[in-house]
Parts: sequence; C-alpha cells; structure tokens
Amino acid sequence: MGHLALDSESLHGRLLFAIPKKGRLHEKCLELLAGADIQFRRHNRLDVALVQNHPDIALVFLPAADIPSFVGKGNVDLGITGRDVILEAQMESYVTEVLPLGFGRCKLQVQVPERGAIRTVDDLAGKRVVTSFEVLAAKHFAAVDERLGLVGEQRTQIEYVGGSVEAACALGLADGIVDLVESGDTMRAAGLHAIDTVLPTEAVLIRSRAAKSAAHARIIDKIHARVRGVIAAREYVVCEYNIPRASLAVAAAVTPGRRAPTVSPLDAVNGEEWIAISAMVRKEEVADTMDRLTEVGAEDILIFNLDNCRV
Ligand SMILES: Nc1ncnc2c1ncn2[C@@H]1O[C@H](COP(=O)(O)OP(=O)(O)OP(=O)(O)O)[C@@H](O)[C@H]1O
Ligand SMILES: O=P(O)(O)OC[C@H]1O[C@H](OP(=O)(O)OP(=O)(O)O)[C@H](O)[C@@H]1O
Repeated sequence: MGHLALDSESLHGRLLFAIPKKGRLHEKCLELLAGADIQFRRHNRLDVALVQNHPDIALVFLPAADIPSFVGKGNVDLGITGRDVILEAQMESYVTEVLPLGFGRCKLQVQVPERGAIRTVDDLAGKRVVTSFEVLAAKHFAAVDERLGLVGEQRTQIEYVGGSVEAACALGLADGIVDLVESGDTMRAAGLHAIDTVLPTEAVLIRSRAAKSAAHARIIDKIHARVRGVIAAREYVVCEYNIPRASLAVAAAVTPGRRAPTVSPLDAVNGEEWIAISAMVRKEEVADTMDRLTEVGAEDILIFNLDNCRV
C-alpha cells in the first residue's frame, strides 16, 4: 500500500477517535488500542491515522489539553484525555464520560515552598499563584477568598504559565503554585510541598454529546465494550478453588465475583460433596482473598491472569 493522502474524502463517514499525541497518557493509550485490537499505521508527521481493521474509524493524535474541546464541539466523536483538562477547558457539560481508565492518576494540588511562612491555603490567599490550570485554580481560590472576605485587590492573583510551573516560586514569580502531583518527585525536587488538593484526576474515555448517526453510536458502543474489557482484564484475575458444597455460601461471600461466582460440581471425595468455584477477584485483593479462602476450607486455590475479557 502506498502513502495515504488523507483528506476529508478518506475520512468521510469515519468515526474520529482522539488520542493524546505525546506526554504522560500517550503510551498508555497505545497499549489500550492494541488491547482493543484497533490497528493503525501512523505515517510520519501525520496526526490522523486510518484504522486498518475497522474501515469506519480514524484516529486523531492531538495534545491532551485540546481533546476536550474537539470532542465537546463535535469535531471529534470520541477521545481519551485527563479529567483535569476536561474541567479546565470547561467542557464537562459538552462531553459524556463513558469510562474511567485507571491510568493517568494524579492530583492537582496547591503547593508552596517547604521552608517558608505559608503553611495553609488561607495563608496563601491574597498572594500570587502561578499555574497552567488557571480556570480550576481561579475557582478554587475564589471560594477561599470569599470565605475569608477578600475582595478587589485583596483577592488571590492567579497567573498562567504554559510549563515549568514548579520553578515559579524559586524564580520569585509566585508565592504558591497549582500543579499536578503523582509521585511527588517534581514537587520535592523544587523544594515545594502540597497544602491542599484541588482535584484528583485520571484518564477517561469521553464521547461527544453532539448528535451523531446511529452507525456512529454502534461503533462507540463497540469501542466502549472492548476498552472496558481491556481495563477489567488489567484490574482482575480469575481465582479458582475447590471447597465442600456445605461451605458454598461462606465461600461466595469471600469471592462474590463481578456478578456471581461460577460453581461446578466435583466428584464426591470420601463421601463429601465438593464443588469448584471460579470468580473474578481484584488484583490488589488477591493475597487477602487467598488467606480468607484457606480459612474457610478452600483447597487447590489457583490464580490466573486475564489477557482480555468482556464484562
Ligand atoms: N505525573 C503524572 N502522572 C499521571 N498522570 C499525569 C501526570 N502528569 C500529567 N498527567 C495526566 O496527563 C495529562 C497530560 O499531561 P502531560 O504533562 O503529559 O501533558 P502534555 O500533553 O505532555 O503537555 P505539556 O507537557 O505540554 O504540559 C494531564 O492532564 C493529566 O491528566
Ligand atoms: O509527582 P510527579 O510524579 O513528579 O509528577 C508530576 C509532574 O508530572 C507532570 O509533568 P511531566 O513530567 O509529564 O512533564 P511536563 O512538565 O513536560 O508536562 C506534571 O506537570 C508534574 O510536573
């Protein structure tokens, strides 16, 4: 196949799905697309890629911060971005959050120099705050200012910078900042500490509220189901074990599964009726679940990773 000349003709009728083109969410989104078997070849320098095995979908690679307005205004049908940037773009009433994706988890926090006189948001109110999230920071401090009765010139000054926010205090530009924190490494390296949380956030799948064709609605449902399966496969394992039938109720309480555990009869062992139980268990609860199952008399407890699933 030669190079594709992408024009509105080749995109005609295709559902457009926006993916962050770089940054923290990019790689994770590519893994998700692979898990959902959405195959594409992205040609050099092109931000649009036709999906090879779904002739009705095209991917659009955009900055994460621009995705909410593209989806909100209906230029793009579906997208993945951070909840923080949706709220910052004030697009929450124009997009529908279809699914939280379990990655890109971090917090938008108010930070000040560790060695300084400012200890609380109330101390910081009325001073200078630098951020890339001016809408969310302004809303947060408007409430603080109001509570403290700060008006006019006394109110907190919010100033926008596009990047390197964490350097603002050291550079003398700000008394505090509002920025994203995950591990806290960036914050600590800049000599800052968090004194308040504006918002916890994670990556989400969003769709446009702008009216679309029934055909598009069907494709969105299909992508949604696939992505949900990939996410669930990462979060869950399958737990299988054997237990006397008499203990079914107590075992089912330990492993209720997503809907209900699967129960299969086993041949009687020494006259006692046994069953095999299979249930999905959250990965982070596996060790605890195995301990509890052992306590209630389960044997041959096996844990299986999931490659993919439909739930
Ligand atoms: N440290 C982090 N841990 C987890 N998620 C993050 C982290 N930093 C950012 N995110 C999420 O990823 C989104 C995009 O952030 P990122 O910093 O990668 O943006 P970007 O597109 O590279 O823009 P720029 O680097 O120009 O600021 C954020 O809005 C947030 O939802
Ligand atoms: O708490 P941490 O784990 O240190 O993560 C927080 C940092 O991550 C993000 O920036 P990123 O490193 O993605 O680069 P950017 O500053 O170019 O956006 C964010 O803007 C913080 O600076």
